[in-house]
Amino acid sequence: MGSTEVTSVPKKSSENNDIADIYGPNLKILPCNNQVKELQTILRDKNTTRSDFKFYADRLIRLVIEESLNQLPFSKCVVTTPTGAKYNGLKYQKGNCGVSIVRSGEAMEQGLRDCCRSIRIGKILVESDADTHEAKVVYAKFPDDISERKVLLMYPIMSTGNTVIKAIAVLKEHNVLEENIILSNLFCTPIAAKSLVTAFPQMKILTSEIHSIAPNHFGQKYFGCSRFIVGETTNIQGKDI
Ligand SMILES: O=P(O)(O)OC[C@H]1O[C@H](OP(=O)(O)OP(=O)(O)O)[C@H](O)[C@@H]1O
Repeated sequence: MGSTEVTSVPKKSSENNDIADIYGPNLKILPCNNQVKELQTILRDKNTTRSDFKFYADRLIRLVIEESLNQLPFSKCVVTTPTGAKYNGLKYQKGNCGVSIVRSGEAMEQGLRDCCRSIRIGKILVESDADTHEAKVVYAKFPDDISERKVLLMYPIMSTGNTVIKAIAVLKEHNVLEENIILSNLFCTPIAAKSLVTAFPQMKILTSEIHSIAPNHFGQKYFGCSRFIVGETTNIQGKDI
């Protein structure tokens, strides 16, 4: 069967209103165009090679990070052009940091560093019990003054949302204000989106897609390693890479 050409269809404003009605004003979806949809399709396709997966994941990550940075505060400034003219512009406000949730969140660190060269990046490791899916924090390391910073929290997949909810609870224990957190995500299920906006209504969320099927193979395919619990010999995910 031959391919059918698809013209770019921007999201109607009514669809964006639907998202706001369901999830509130602080959850935003990366504007969908054919390029974004193609990246999502490649990442969901089981036949995508690992090298292609990493390449196209990095492209989607870059788009999500750029849009997440757009949620941070900017201040007005005036610069002088080479011809001596004044230009009224914007400048990015300092006082931000990144926090990645190990391990899939680490895939998003390079995209952030490509935009913000020397940004501080903290880490949280949350492990989920293979049977109960209960999430517990194993490790956390943040900049000392994290409570005074805006925090770009990075994790690509939200299935139940439990991992991210646990990580946010740790940030709040370190006195980070909910309204200072921007959650940067690639794929989110409707259940996770609802849980997150209900638990943390002041937090901003930026995702590329809300869909009931979570591509839970992300970390395994991006890094090329299955996950093992130390001391156990079974692959806790039981999935192929
Ligand atoms: O929203 P949740 O239900 O908490 O799930 C979020 C992600 O965590 C799990 O991945 P995995 O344990 O392999 O994480 P990793 O790749 O980051 O190690 C799960 O397969 C999802 O991809």
